[in-house]
Amino acid sequence: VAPGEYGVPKPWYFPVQLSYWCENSDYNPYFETVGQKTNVNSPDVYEAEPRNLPAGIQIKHLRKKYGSKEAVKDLTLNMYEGHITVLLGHNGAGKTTTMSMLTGMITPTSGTALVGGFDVRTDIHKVRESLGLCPQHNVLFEDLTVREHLYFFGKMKGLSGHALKAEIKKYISLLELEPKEHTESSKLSGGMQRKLAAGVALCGGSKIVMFDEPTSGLDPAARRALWDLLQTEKHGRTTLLTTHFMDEADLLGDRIAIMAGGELQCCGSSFFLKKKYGAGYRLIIVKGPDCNVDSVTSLLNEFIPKISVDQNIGSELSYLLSENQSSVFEAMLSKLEENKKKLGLLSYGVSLTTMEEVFMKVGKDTEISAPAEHQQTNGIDNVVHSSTFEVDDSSILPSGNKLTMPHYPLLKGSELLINQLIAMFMKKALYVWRTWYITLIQILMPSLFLILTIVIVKTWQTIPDLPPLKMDLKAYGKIFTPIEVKNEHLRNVSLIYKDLTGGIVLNETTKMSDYILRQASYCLF
Ligand SMILES: Nc1ncnc2c1ncn2[C@@H]1O[C@H](COP(=O)(O)OP(=O)(O)OP(=O)(O)O)[C@@H](O)[C@H]1O
Repeated sequence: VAPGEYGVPKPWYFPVQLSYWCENSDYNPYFETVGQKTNVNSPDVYEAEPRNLPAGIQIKHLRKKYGSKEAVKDLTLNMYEGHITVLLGHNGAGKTTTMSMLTGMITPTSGTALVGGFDVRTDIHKVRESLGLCPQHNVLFEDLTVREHLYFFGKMKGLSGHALKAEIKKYISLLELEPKEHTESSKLSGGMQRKLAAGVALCGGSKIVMFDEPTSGLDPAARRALWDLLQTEKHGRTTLLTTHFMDEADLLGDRIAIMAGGELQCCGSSFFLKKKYGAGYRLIIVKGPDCNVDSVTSLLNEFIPKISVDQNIGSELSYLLSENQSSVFEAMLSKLEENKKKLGLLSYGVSLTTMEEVFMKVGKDTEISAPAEHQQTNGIDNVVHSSTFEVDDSSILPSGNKLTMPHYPLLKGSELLINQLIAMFMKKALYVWRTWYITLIQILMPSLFLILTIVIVKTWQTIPDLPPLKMDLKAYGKIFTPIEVKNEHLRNVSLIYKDLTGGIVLNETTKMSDYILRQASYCLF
């Protein structure tokens, strides 16, 4: 194992980290690694990591390459117990690939991750013992009911007896699936199946739980119920969640990591990211029918020179306020309150930047810093990047964004057959490699029993050998030798043979085969 790979630190990292750690008690040595490697241009986009929480998941320089496409690039990130860490990113950012590597479904090209203290490259069985997974697409047994699912997975995770019964009851109630307790999963609605998949991941006290877009396809009420469930169940567990809903990330994420193009762009609490990337605050005013926008703007200008309307849509009017103007907010809002009626305002409020704005901002920065690489990885020249997102020539969104749609040529005929054979061989080889002890037993056990049998027979020989059996035709009674004469010259020879052996000479019209069949039928009937 080379230094720098699989979590083995490069020797020259140690003195730097340790000396810095001693000087600065707030410093977490791991944070240095995160900042250094992933985004050298802006190390301040990583919020300091909590020092008192154990890291349930430690991702170290993880990479995954699919052919020439690098889906995950040198990802280094910690996720902490008691936290929900949300992984955000556009389609194709590498979230699912990261999750698949953490659960051992695919092998990293380089780097590694410690999940629950175990290395995904070497101890995947141990990793899976403490893991609960809710994949992007539900993995449920069609014929098992809700209750049977929880029973099966609870049992698999080591529960039994009363503890198992209590666990099933708890999750059926938490998931609000009581009326469907005995319904087969194939007969549940999409949202209910999603809830069940989440319950399966959580049940059995999994210490590490991963959810890949858990609320996709849920109605607003079910989403909120699942949020509540995740919030109550996060204690004592390390939870990783991917989502495309910004409100979900904002609400659930204790730490939010944003990925773009396979790389980690920033990581921190929602507040940290909003402060870092947000446009500051937004003053939102709801206008009455006789509101004069110019009068409102001139009032605000008294406190913030050059302030201008950001949006004026329908009855909503908004202004952007920079964070360094926060000292005048109090006076400005008091004046606004005093003149509310005169200006024709119904209500107003100040809000911090939304997570969506942060997400778009991070994406824009990524596009600016790495357009050339995007073009190279996709193998397309002259692509105009209209947004942060991955590019490809296959599809264009209405907004002008392009999505990554890898093109896989379909194999046919002998090529397909060979490909399938190779796949089956590789699957078998992988299975043998992973369950080497079973293969060893399969080889050793027959040999062992054979040796044991030989030893027993040789050592305790109680049955004597039977006397040799003398074999001759007497055992078959009287012998007839039919002689078929095909030639008149041989008739005399046949008669002599008949005298010598007592055989039967067949007449000229009788064939040997007919004679034998006739004799056989006599014997039978
Ligand atoms: N089996 C594969 N072979 C080749 N390329 C792949 C494969 N799986 C994923 N990719 C590519 O790797 C990149 C990351 O994909 P991934 O599924 O991890 O994205 P994601 O962030 O989970 O996206 P989404 O939000 O749409 O689920 C994409 O560009 C995708 O095309």
